[in-house]
Amino acid sequence: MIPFLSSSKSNPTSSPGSYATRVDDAATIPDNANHYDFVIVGGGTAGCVLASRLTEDPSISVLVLEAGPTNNVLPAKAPLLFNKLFKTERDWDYTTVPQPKVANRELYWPRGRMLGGSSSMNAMIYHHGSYSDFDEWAEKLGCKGWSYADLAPYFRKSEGCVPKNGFDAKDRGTTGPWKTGHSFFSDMGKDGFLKACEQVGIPFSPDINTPRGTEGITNTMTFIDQKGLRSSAATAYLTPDVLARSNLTVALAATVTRIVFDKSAGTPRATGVVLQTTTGGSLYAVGATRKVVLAAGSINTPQILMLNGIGPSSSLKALSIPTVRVNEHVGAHLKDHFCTSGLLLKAKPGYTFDYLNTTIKAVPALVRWLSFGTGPISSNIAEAAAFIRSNDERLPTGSSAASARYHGSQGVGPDLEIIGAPVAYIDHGFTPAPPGVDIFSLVPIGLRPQSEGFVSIKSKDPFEKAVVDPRYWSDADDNDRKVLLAGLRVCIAITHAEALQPFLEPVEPSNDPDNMFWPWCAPKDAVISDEDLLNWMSRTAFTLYHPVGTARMSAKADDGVVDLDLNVYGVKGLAVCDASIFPQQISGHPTAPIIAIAEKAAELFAKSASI
Ligand SMILES: Cc1cc2nc3c(=O)[nH]c(=O)nc-3n(C[C@H](O)[C@H](O)[C@H](O)COP(=O)(O)OP(=O)(O)OC[C@H]3O[C@@H](n4cnc5c(N)ncnc54)[C@H](O)[C@@H]3O)c2cc1C
Repeated sequence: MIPFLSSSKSNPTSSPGSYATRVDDAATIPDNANHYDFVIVGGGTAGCVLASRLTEDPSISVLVLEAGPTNNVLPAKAPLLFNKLFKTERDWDYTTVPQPKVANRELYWPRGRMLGGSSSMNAMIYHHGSYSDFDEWAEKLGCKGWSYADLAPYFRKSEGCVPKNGFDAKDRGTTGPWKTGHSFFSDMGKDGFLKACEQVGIPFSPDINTPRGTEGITNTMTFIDQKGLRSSAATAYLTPDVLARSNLTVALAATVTRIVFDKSAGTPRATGVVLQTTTGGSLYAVGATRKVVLAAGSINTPQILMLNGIGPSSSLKALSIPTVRVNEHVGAHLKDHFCTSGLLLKAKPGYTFDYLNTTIKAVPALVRWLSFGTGPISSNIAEAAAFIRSNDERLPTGSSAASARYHGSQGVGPDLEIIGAPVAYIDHGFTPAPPGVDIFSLVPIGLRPQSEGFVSIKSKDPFEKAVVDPRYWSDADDNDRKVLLAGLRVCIAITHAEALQPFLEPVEPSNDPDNMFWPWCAPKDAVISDEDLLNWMSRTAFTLYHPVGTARMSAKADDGVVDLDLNVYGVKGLAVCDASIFPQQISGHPTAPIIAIAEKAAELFAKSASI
């Protein structure tokens, strides 16, 4: 069924009058409004995949509503420049509430607000996570159909890996739309950091994305095309050919502010949505004959659900929101990956990318990238990463690690990651290295936090930001910090490993935690106390940008928000597909899993009956 087709359609469009109907109130969808089989809320990572795959069937009509603008700007294309999108109109620019365990700091959380969503502004690390993460979903958490073996065909279907330098892609997809490959790898990363990881006992893994596990140190695979451009969900899945389909409409500057339910016949049914282009602007309605699919991300999806009467009873009552369905899991179970303060090493001049802060020196690198798609501008910064276990006795985790409890998935997944980056990654990149100083950053990350936070709302206004409280390091026995301490001890050992030394510029030894190079610069014989390290960890600790779980999938209606087909419990015609459905945090980077999940969801949704 194609209820609405416009021969003059241009994709993407920013004119709501061309695809939606102006209405005076948001209570119902008028019969004469444009109707689509599927209305997808959010043209982000999952949204682009769903739109592309569903419209392969010409009998299925799809409207994508994206709040932000296009992804057609240089920083969304040039891998190295992703953080130039931070705090711009293409960033939702969230800030957490003060985090009591992290020096009471309010922490910045960027999220993509453009076509491609966060896949258009992220650090491009291509990672499946560990096979055990998904086996845990299926076996321990009851999410049958979502094991690694179940998702593997979709990882392959999505990926168009272009192997270089003898890389063996036998476990990978090579014909999918989403291009992956190795970006520029600095000498200091390759011959210094990577080799130093091996010297402290972390084995080299040429491919961390196989059914055999993800442990080891690797040169990260990234989502990059042959021209050195970011391959986002938008560039991969909404190609000109796909956008030319008559059964697909992609709308920009379209913020969904209301889900409309028909409550006349028992179970409420989502019949469409209302959108606005600006705060207080005109209302436009569109109908959905099969499903409204929320793909608005881990913060906005639960916000939209709560604003529309699906959420914890206390939140709905506090704001007098009419209840559609009480569900205490909406917005709950928020888990993020959290980093300690970055460990900074002073590098010899020219070995890191900090020289690019000088415009005159950046020009040749830019010309090289524009001409050949190579060089440092094609780097995703996080060029090497190690995945390890805090209980691995072969690693120099320090004696204090003995008191940390390991929570890796299925008893085998990593619970720590260490990223090496040839740049001063300070305050999300807002603070450059001091003039003339080159810095290499090491960052330990807790992959399996036990602390759980939440997203909630403080206003009925859909344009007011949701409340984000990750409750970092709030777990009962302080285990998340103990695990990170183990990771930090391994990092310190890496900084002193032989392979890194030729790349480092000596600094005056100092055991002062205020020194920007501490703890690397501590005198060799100094005893660095756990207490000093724990205090230092919180000073500039930051998110690795991976919030999940706020509309989690569960086999049981009283245990989650969506069922195993991603339909929202207790209502009809409403589904969720984005990072919020993760039933548990994975031990890696979530974009590839989200894309695989969306590939599978597109098949499930296409098969689902019309309502
Ligand atoms: C800076 C940064 C670095 C990262 N690095 C990596 C990495 O290297 N590797 C990796 O795997 N992952 C990385 N991630 C995480 C990853 O990008 C995200 O987890 C993933 O892209 C989220 O996908 P999603 O579909 O859940 O949401 P998104 O991709 O965020 O999409 C949600 C979309 O919904 C839109 N939207 C929201 N509300 C509305 C509304 N009311 N109406 C209409 N549209 C709406 C948004 O504008 C957005 O486009 C990073 C993230 C960030 C921010």
